[in-house]
Amino acid sequence: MSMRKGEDEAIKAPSKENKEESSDDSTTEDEPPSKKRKLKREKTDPSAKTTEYVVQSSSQSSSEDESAARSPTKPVQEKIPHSEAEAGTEPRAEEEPDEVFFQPLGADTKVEKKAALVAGLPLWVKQAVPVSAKVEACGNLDEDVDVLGKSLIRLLRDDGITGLFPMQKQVIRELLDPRYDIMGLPPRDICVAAPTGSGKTLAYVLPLIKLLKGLFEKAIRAVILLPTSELAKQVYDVFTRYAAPFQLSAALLTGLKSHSEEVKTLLERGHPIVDVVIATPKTFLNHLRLTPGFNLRLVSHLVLDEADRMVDMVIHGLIREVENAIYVDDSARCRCSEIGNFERSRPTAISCCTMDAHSLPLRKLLYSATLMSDPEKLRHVNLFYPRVFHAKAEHANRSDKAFALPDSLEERKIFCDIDVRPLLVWWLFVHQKMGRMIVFARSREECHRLRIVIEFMGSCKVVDLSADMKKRQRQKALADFDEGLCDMIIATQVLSRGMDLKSVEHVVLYHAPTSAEDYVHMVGRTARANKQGKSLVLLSPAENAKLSKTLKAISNSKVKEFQWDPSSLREFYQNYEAALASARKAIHPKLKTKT
Ligand SMILES: Nc1ncnc2c1ncn2[C@@H]1O[C@H](COP(=O)(O)OP(=O)(O)OP(=O)(O)O)[C@@H](O)[C@H]1O
Repeated sequence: MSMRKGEDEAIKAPSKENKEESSDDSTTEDEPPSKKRKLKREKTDPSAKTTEYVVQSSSQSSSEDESAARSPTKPVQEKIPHSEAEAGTEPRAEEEPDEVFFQPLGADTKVEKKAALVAGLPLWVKQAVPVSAKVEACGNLDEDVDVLGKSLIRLLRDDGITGLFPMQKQVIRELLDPRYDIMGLPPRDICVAAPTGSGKTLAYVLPLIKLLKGLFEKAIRAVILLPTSELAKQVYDVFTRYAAPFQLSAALLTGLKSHSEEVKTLLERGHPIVDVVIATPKTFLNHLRLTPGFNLRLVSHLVLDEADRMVDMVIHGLIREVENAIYVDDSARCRCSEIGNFERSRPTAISCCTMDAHSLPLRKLLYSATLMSDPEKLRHVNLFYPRVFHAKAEHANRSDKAFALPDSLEERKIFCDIDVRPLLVWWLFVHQKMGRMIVFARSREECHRLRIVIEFMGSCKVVDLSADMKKRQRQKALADFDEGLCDMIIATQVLSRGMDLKSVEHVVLYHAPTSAEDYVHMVGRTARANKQGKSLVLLSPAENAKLSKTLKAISNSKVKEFQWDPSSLREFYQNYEAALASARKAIHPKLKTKT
């Protein structure tokens, strides 16, 4: 098939978004409808030489190509094949093309949106291993004794865990699969996308312990990187709890202590005294560059928790530095004659050299509830034959969506004006008895002001937390909440990822979320490990359509409206005004001196 000049206005290539708009109306916008219909009839006539085509977006087409094809006025001059197999042949009008990129456009043309989306994904994402998003024990722990060993199973039972969740079961078995050892194959990297609160931490901590226990010499064998110091501390606590009986230890590098104090937890006379490093990226890189004796030569596992967030942060340079510290730069050299030599080389395509049983591969493990938000970004991590475990919700509206929420979450929204929101949050907590609550606000100032107002209104112990507070203050706020000294914590998004705070019954979003990822992580602070939890988004009626659009990326999101009577707040207005005045004074020191 060849395209001639003059046919260009008949080419239309809907992108992911505009496919939705264009699927019903596939004509160009700047023509009158009658003319459009005529043009369409002529062009779908099987005997006619000119044929109109819909170009489905594909992974092969560049964005420039797509936008050029999308434009009705811009001439498209390249030769466009009908499909890979049929390039150079005329399409036959009587045949329904099944899996083609370009379809004859007629009255009965249907654009398969789902197929087009899948076509745009990298192969390793398309071949993801499906995992149930259920957060319920499947079977009991007796079934896992052969995989994890009796001691770990005993510890799990002590913590009240009766069985592994489906995702944990599959991922742990993959990580501990003995076949890699037997065959000498470099193990595949692992990506796990599973809902918040589905136990991803244990899905890497337990296998790491199993793999590292019993090693003869102390050396840093695994590095676990997390985006915030609070999250790193949380993972450190889980690791030390389960690793203690096996004489495995970890160093926590988050900048909470001074550099020299952290070095003392890591090395003694220049030699490592721990097996695992749990760190935030910046502090980890500081140690890698500045601490003599801190080397990664024997690291076999690199875990990136909240990996999509880490990619956004510093991951590009970080991965390169970590790999440079691990590998000698000899990827082109054949090592067949060097068996027994312990130099490490970067993994390459499978060959006789990569099957060298004496080499120590680095395995990367990536975890996040929103890992699949943009798989393209993960290429910065240099994954080696990645295997994706993608948890899908059972009662999903659409199975091709990137994220799933925990089944035990009840989502709600409440319509209200911005000026009554502080009072509303207080009223919900005190008068609707919503229980232990996290409120997500946008900025430090907003958190602070909201805390003052709520404290002033009374009957509520509340703390606030934001990224630009000192780390120790943040720790204190979390400890107060954890120990039950307060029942409400008002935080910025610094608290939205990974934190596993005790018995959070409600998550309140003070503003409508700006992305589905943010929403998934924020509401995911409740309804964890199959416990019931509720979320509530505060929004104005004008923001409603935007919220629905944002949440379309989530397969099982169902937001109900929270019914309330705004006049219920009236009796508190006087006190509320005094509370607002108190917040104004506290935030603006100049006002304080005036009164
Ligand atoms: N098999 C299990 N049975 C019961 N509880 C479990 C099990 N596995 C983990 N948990 C508990 O579930 C809670 C959530 O686990 P974890 O913090 O690892 O979730 P996550 O998937 O990492 O969530 P997020 O995406 O928010 O980081 C923890 O309190 C943990 O102790």
